[in-house]
Amino acid sequence: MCGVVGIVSHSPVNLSLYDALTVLQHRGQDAAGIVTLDEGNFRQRKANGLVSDVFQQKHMRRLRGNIGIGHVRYPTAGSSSAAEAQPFYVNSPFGIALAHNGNLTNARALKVKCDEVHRHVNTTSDSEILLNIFAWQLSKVAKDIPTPDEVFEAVSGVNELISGGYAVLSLIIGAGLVAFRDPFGIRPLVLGSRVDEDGKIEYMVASESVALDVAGFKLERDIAPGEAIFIDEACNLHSKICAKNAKLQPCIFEYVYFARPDSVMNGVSVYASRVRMGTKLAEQIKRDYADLDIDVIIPIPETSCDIAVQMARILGKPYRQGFVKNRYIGRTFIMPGQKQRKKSVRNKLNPIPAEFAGKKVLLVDDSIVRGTTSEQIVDMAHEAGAKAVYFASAAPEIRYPNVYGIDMPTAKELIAYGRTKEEICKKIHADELIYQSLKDLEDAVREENPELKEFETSVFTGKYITPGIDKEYFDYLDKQRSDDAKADKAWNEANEDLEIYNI
Ligand SMILES: O=P(O)(O)OC[C@H]1O[C@H](OP(=O)(O)OP(=O)(O)O)[C@H](O)[C@@H]1O
Ligand SMILES: NC(=O)CC[C@H](N)C(=O)O
Ligand SMILES: [Mg+2]
Repeated sequence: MCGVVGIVSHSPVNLSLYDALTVLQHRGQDAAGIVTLDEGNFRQRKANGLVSDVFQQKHMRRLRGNIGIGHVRYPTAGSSSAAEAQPFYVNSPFGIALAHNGNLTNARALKVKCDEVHRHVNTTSDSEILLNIFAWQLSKVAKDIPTPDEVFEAVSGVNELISGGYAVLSLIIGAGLVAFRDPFGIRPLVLGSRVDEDGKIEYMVASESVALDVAGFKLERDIAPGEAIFIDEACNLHSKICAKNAKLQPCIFEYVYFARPDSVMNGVSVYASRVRMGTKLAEQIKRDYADLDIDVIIPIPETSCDIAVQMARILGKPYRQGFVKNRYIGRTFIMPGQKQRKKSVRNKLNPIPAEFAGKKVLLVDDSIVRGTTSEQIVDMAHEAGAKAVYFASAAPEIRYPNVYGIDMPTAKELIAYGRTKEEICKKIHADELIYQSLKDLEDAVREENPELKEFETSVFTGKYITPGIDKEYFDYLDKQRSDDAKADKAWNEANEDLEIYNI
């Protein structure tokens, strides 16, 4: 799940973009980049690493201009190579830079299309393909610096061709900033504004509202599904729905895990939705597991903390932070390889034995995906002297791959794949395992915004809302992106850094 940010201002944007990327870091830890537009030229810095490592003072000085976009990357396509860090750039037409959160499910067909129309794509990134499709559409409709209508026509053309989940920010030399969201609004994108010292309006677009907060912008609204907005260099905003049959069906996993709790997306506070997940999970325990003898409730930091506090309140049990999190280690789930993920759990979380010794503990996590965390953490609780270890997950069983921007490409890597709840419980060595139902999870999010009728929930149901997600596609994903494939020497050689950074 990458993070994207863009600002159109009357003063330099480099520092605000940097600040915004630091609060979107939880969405991508592999690479970061900023492109600004300075008097008709792009300025760029991008590299592998965390935001604080990628941008040094000399880079910040280089990033001049009052308009720019930024990206933090968590790869879901292609490789982790520095050449696939974003934003991407093409020089024709006009000069376009683009940053993308999401995943294109018809990238193979789009690559063939690019070849046909003689647009060269140099990496294995789906985002570079998206940029070239956008550039191609723009070249068809705009013979000179594009007007807002021409930009919207190009985005409509893109929406006709591409499939998957996407929230996109793009800079066009001489024109301004374009932002668009996929027709289901699977990936999040919000718009904010602020008034500068001279009373002039400025705009910011970002994956999450927390980025607006830190840069001093006020959340205006979500970009609608299928909507494109165009902000010219003078800060005039234009918008249009550019997709047929657009309908909001946002990814529910944003609320479960990805987004920061202090963000508001699709009219729902992520924090409040997690508290409600805690309420519903606790009510299920009261109802269906009345005999469960719980001494203490312990979260698995960090995302599940808000859920566990609420469960403790509803169940009337003490809440204890029984695991100490090493704050210098990032999120485990979004690390690129299973070896690294597995190792990082023990490096990241360490138990306080006094909270476990002789107690029956209920461990709470937001989700169980590969089981990397739960398998080790239950053992750690036992080793610390727990008498019984129960485990509760605020999300239901994850049995199906994600194809819209979360790197779960293959079902067989998921712990719930082909296993019953009892088998999963045994595999993680827990004494009891409780999963939230999908209805309760959906209700927990929906409660704050009844207009939110449906969600993108394919990881729980196996039902995909875009066409072409079939066995052949999953076989392809398995070959390309499974942990086994990525551990293969030939894969790594084929995907090494090309050292062509396209600017
Ligand atoms: O079953 P798994 O494959 O282990 O994935 C699920 C775990 O990964 C995530 O934590 P992560 O460490 O990424 O981030 P957090 O600190 O925000 O909880 C999530 O919160 C679960 O704890
Ligand atoms: N997580 C994402 O949004 C990834 C964006 C894009 N598919 C990439 O791999 O770079
Ligand atoms: Mg976690």
